[in-house]
Amino acid sequence: MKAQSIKAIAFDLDGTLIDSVPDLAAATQDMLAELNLTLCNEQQVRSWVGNGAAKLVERALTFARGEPVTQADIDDAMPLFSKHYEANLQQHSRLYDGVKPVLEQLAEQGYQLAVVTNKPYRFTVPLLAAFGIDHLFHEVLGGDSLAKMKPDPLPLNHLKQQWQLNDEQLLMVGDSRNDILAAKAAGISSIGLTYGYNYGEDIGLSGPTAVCDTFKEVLAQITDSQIVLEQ
Ligand SMILES: O=C(O)COP(=O)(O)O
Ligand SMILES: [Mg+2]
Repeated sequence: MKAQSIKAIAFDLDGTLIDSVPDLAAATQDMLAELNLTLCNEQQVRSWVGNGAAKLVERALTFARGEPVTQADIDDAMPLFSKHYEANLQQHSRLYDGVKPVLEQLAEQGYQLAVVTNKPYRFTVPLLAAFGIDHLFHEVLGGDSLAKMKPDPLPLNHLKQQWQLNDEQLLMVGDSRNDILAAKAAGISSIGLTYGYNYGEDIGLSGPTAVCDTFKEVLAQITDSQIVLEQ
């Protein structure tokens, strides 16, 4: 993929744009406390984020109980997690360095920007608004917006169809193997970020097209027409 063919960019949210683990961990701990279960720590939550809120709740309950849990257990705990998280979406979370100015520059330069996250949609939109970046995106897809979430390619294929893009024109930027696997399955290039979550694994092992250590480097990769992103 030549950087100059990129027209649209899909950004992951948690671990890419926003360091959201502090608030996710607080909500997880409040949920476990309400259920009188063993509390977890922030480091554990960091390794449980990436496959949506229900999976995070399942992983937390499995840890706290020390045994596999049922769908009914997850269904019972979900409203507690949601209540606590919705009340404190951005108490301790922060935008990563450079996110807002880089997104503003990309939007100004005419790139179509989307958020493609596994986070439920109802948490995603208020979080983007709270950080003043919601107006920069032309589309926001949550983990529950379509029938399947990353690593399935469906959300990225949906964007390609909606915006009539070929494989060369859409780029995925994310911190997790789910982002890179979704991009590969959709046939598009990807940039993997090293500062996010990814279950404690090196993002390079998932084989993204390029790896960046900071969000500002993403801008250089995209806007430098000399750069060829190899598939
Ligand atoms: O909510 C999650 O588990 C992860 O969300 P992400 O896809 O934005 O990283
Ligand atoms: Mg992520």
